[in-house]
Amino acid sequence: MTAPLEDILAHLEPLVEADSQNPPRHISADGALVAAVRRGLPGFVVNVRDLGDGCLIIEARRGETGTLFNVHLDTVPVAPGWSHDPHVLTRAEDRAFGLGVCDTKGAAGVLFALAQHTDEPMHLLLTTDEEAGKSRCIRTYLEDSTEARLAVVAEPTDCLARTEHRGIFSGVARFEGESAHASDTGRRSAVHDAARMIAAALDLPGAAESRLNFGRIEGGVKANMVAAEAEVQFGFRNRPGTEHRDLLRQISGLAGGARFEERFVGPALPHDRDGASGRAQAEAQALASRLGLPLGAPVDFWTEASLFAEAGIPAIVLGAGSIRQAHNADEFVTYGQLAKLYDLYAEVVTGDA
Ligand SMILES: CC(=O)N[C@@H](CCCN)C(=O)O
Repeated sequence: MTAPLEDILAHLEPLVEADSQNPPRHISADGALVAAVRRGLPGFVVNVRDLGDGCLIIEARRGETGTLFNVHLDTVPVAPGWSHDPHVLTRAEDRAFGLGVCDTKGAAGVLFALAQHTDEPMHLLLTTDEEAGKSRCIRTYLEDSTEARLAVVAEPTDCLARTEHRGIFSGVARFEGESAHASDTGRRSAVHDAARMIAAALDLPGAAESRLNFGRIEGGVKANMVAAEAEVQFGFRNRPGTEHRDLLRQISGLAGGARFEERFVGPALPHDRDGASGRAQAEAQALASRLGLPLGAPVDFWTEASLFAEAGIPAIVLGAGSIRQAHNADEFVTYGQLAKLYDLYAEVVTGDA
């Protein structure tokens, strides 16, 4: 099949122009994004469920199919250093620049073009809160809809079908010390406790393997005051088949009386090889082979595919471009990747799970 690149780009253009940065989550059911979806999918029944706070579940259907394509249409905020207008699709010789073209509006452009050039049944689940980090849209959707036989989740995977990835934990540790003059000895410093915990945690066996990362540290007032409080934001990524609680328990064991608060926990894909997610992903691999999709190695980033698998729905992560271009200035996707994704999605649509 020869991919209709001009049509893919024409569909992508209004999606890039619709500002869906998350935050600030100014995404509404009557805004430009939903209008672009409706215009891009003539002949589809489009339903929009507004969960508030910029979370929209946009479901577009044509006919009956067991295959669900999930594409998130929100983007991260504009990173510093762009040399193009992030909200204009800028075409260069072999690639197009624009916020979200790789993560993951490009995949939507591909699906809209596929809808235009075939009359196959299609079921699209377009969401707007993947970047908010709470996955409200997918979790809410899965509460009452688990009839899909396959979920294809668009994320930048270099056009390789991925059926495994790590889980993710992110959280905050809060330390308390005693306010005092720094000439006074024996006082408990929240900053010192936080620093000791960080140093010890980074020395744990498996810290690097689990991608343990302390991303932000804040606390204290000035050099001659003992710090009464400190806060450390951190995260890590557990391998498929392992439990995030194991490393978390070890870290909190190093933190004295610090209070830990969970910000986000996403299961690995699969989460547990003996459970529902393990069975779903064995099936996902079989389906990927049957559909002739090129299989890629497990990835280290987290995706909402793990939530589908946990609900027993086989999930394949498949999208254009590389994670290296995502969340970055001058985000781009190559025409080669868009064309390749078109052919792969066409295989999925015609070979219906
Ligand atoms: C694809 C991607 O950027 N995934 C994010 C998910 C964050 C969920 N809170 C990551 O792996 O950090």
